Amino acid sequence: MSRVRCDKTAAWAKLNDLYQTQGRDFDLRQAFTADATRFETFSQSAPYVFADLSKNRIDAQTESLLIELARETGLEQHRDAMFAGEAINRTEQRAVMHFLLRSPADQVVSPAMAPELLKVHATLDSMLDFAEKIRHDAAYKDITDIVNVGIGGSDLGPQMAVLAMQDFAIAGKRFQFVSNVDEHELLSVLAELKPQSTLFLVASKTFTTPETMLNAHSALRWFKASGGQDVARHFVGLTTNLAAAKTFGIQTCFGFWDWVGGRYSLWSAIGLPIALAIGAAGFRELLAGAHAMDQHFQSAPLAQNLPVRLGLLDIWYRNFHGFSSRSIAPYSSALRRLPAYLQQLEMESNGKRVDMDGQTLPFATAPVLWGEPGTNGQHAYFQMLHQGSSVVPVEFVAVKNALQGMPGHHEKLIANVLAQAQSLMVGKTDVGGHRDFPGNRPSSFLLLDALNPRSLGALLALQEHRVFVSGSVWGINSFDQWGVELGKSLAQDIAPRLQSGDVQGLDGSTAGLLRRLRAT
Ligand SMILES: O=P(O)(O)OC[C@H]1O[C@H](O)[C@H](O)[C@@H](O)[C@@H]1O
Repeated sequence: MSRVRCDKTAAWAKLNDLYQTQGRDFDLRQAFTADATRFETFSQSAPYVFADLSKNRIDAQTESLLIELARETGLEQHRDAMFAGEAINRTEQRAVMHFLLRSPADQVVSPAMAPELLKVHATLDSMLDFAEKIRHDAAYKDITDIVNVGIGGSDLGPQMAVLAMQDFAIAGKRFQFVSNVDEHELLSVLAELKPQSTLFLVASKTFTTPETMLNAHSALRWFKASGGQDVARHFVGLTTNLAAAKTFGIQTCFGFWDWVGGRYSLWSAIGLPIALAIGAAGFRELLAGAHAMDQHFQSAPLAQNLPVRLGLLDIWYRNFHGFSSRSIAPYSSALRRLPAYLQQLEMESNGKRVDMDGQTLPFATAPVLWGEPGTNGQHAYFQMLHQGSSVVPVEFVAVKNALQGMPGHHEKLIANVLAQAQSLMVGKTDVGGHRDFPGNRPSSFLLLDALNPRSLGALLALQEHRVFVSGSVWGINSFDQWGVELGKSLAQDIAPRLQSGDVQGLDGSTAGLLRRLRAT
C-alpha cells in the first residue's frame, strides 16, 4: 500500500496554518468560557475507560483537521491491514497480530488467521490449566515463590500487570521479577528463596537475550547448588524458541509466535505470571477488556474513537506545538510500573526517524514518555510541570471506585488528581513573580470505574492502539526495534576485551574507560 507522507498532505498544511493563526495562542480557560459544552464535546467513552480530553489545546476544527490527516495518510486502511493479518511489519516481513491473542475462540477470522487462532486458544487453555494447577493443586502447594526471569517486553508488561492486579492476586504466593543483568537483582531475590518452593519462569521471546540467558543460567546453578532436584518441575519456559528452551533443560514450555512483538506480548504465554496471580478467569477477563477495546478501535467512527483521538492529539502536540515529552501520572499505586511499561510501548515503537522505506523523515516522532505515580510526583517534579519553561502535556489516570480499607485515603488521592489537572490549566497570575502559575497547561484524564482485569486490559489495548495511530500517521514501522541492536553487538565485542585489555579499534573514550576499569 503506498501512502502519502503526512507532511505532504493538504491537512498538514491546514493544521500548520491553524497552529500559526490560532493554535499557538489557544487558551484553555477562554475555551471553557466560550463553550459551556466543552467537557461533553471533548470527552469520550470507550470500553471500560472514560477520557476527558477537554483540557487539551484543541477545538472542533483542530480535531476535524487531524481526522482529515488520518484519512489522507490512510490510517483506516493501515489499521484494517493489521486486523486482516497482513505483514505490516515490513522490515521483518511479519504480521502484527497481538489482537488475535485476545480474540474469542469463536471469532470469525480470515482463513489464513483461523489456524493461528486455533493455536492461540490451544496454548491459552493449556497455560491457564497450568496456572490453575500451580495455584490450587495439592501437588503444588509447596510452590510459594514465582520468579520471572526476563527483560524488556518479557518483563515490563507482566510485572506492571501483576502489580496492578494486587487486589485480585492469590494469597500465599509471592511474585518477583528479575530483569537486570546486575547480579544484585538476582542475588537479593534468591537470598529469600528455597529451591523446592520456587518456580522460575524463563521468559524470552527469542530465548537468546544475553541478560536473560545469564540470569536464567545463574538461577539454575543456584537451584542445583542449593539442593534443588527437579529442574523440569521448577523451570518453565515462555518463548517462541521452544528448541532453545529444551536445550536449557526446560520441559514445560508455553509458546507464542513471531507475529507477537515483545512489547505487545503480555497477552501471550508471557502473561503466565499474571495468570498465576489472578487465575484463569481473571486472565480471560483481561483479554476480554482488551478485545472490547480492539473492537472499539476497529469500528468506532474516527471522531469518537478514543485511540484515534489520543494518537492524533499526540501528533498535534509533537509536530505543531513542538512538545517533546509527555508525562504519565497514574494516581494509583497499583499502576506504579505503568510509566515504565508505556516507555517501552511508545518509545520502542515510535522512536524512529525513518519511514517504512528507510527514508529520513523531516519531522519529529515519538515524544519522551516519563512519569511516576501520584501523589508522589507532585512532591518531586510537578514544580516543573506547573512553572517550568517547557510545556509538558500530562496524562492522568485515575480510578473511581477503589478498595477502601482505610478511611480518607482514596478521597485524598482523587482530590489531588483533580486539583493537579485543574491547577495546571487554570494557573494563578494575580500574585506575581515566584508565585505565578501561567496555567493553560494541557492534560488528558483517563478514568476507570474500577481497576480490575477487564479495565486494565482495555486501558493497555487503548495505549497500544494510540501508539499505532501516531506511528501510522508518521508512516513509520512501529513494530521493529533495530535501534537496540548496535549496543547489543558492541557489548559482545567489549566483554572479552575486559579480560584481554585489547583496545584496538575502539574510540578514545571507550578505550580510556576500559583501561581505567582494568587498572589495579
Ligand atoms: O523476549 P526477549 O527475546 O528476551 O527480548 C526482550 C527485549 O529485548 C530486545 O532487545 C528488544 O528491545 C525488546 O523489544 C524485547 O522485549
